[in-house]
Amino acid sequence: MSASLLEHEQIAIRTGRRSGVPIIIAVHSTVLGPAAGGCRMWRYRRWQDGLEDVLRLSAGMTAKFAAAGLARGGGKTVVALPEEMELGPGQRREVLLDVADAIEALGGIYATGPDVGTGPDDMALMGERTNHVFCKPTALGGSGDSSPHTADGTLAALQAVATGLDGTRSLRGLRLAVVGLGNVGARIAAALAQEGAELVLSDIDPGKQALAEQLGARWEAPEAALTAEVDIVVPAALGGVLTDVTVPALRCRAIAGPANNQLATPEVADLLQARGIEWVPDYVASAGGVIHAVSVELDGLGEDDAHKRVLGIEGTVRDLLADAKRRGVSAAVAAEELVRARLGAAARLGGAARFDAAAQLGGAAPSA
Ligand SMILES: NC(=O)c1ccc[n+]([C@@H]2O[C@H](COP(=O)([O-])OP(=O)(O)OC[C@H]3O[C@@H](n4cnc5c(N)ncnc54)[C@H](O)[C@@H]3O)[C@@H](O)[C@H]2O)c1
Repeated sequence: MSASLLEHEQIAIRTGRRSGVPIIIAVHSTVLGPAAGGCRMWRYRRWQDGLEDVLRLSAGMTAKFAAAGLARGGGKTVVALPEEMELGPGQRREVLLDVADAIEALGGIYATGPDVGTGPDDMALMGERTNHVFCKPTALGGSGDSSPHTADGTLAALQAVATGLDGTRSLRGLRLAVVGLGNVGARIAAALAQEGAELVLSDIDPGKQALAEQLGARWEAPEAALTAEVDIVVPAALGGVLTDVTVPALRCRAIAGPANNQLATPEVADLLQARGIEWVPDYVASAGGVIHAVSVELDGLGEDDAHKRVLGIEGTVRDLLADAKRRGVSAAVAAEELVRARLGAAARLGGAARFDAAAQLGGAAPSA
């Protein structure tokens, strides 16, 4: 993400009244609509390291929603736990209530959901103090686990990639390597097998080999799967897998997957472009989960309409790849320009016109 996208509308830094821990909420942009983004609870050597994280992550949420064409802005929360701190259940509750109060104090310009270190049950607890939370458990009327929707969105992105490669959205007969078979990756692998794709599967957990056998897929070690001779690699584990060391060794035609922050540095997008490998920015391919949760819980859409929005990722990716190809730029550049254009157009409109434009994009209208 370029530095100019890292400018924020509001940053709230609080010491929790009950817990005493630093809570940082960054509202990056409400230009397209009220901001949304998860709550990360993580240990940091210094709370300022958490500040750095929240600034980058909240800008990423703006890009995610803008690229998806949703009328939402980007925000994020980081609870910066001291490294030595072990949270007991009582203290954890105090932290979450403090976070909820801090969100409520922002008056509805930002809503939060789960991220690393928090889950649906935590959102339910925070819901005692604020309505501005999403991904509560389904038993409590929330949208629950986001992984199936993230998987659906990634599959939609893969269909668009297939169209770009061979002119057909069918994945039948295509060779794909899925690296990481967790909540999202295992679902993607199962769906791809059902579509008739030829699969290479991989995980650092050897226990996942059983899934490969069940799906009739070839099992490989993670490094071998990443560099396998396939049509598309699907990174579905941790970030940072595409580096100046791994990219020269790749033997695929395209890469699209749900793993966050796949590029070790932004320059790696140029390396991929130079090698003629299509790369779908992760914030576009992985947006299905948050699109679904926000649509159902914050925008009040029914399941069918929320699902349609998730599947809209196919059109977004297809248009991005076509635009990038036409102009001879990487999809990373094309996506960032799309984000800037949508934010710029909405900012110029202002007032009632902005309301209409946001409604056309889909989702809640901006509150300004
Ligand atoms: N769950 C969601 O809705 C969602 C939404 C957006 C983005 N993502 C991103 O997608 C990725 C996967 O999410 P998830 O929910 O499936 O996580 P998960 O923790 O359920 O699964 C991750 C899997 O990757 C494996 N793994 C870890 N390191 C690996 C390595 N070096 N090589 C191969 N496998 C490795 C783990 O053993 C595990 O099976 C993450 O990067 C996550 O941030 C998830």
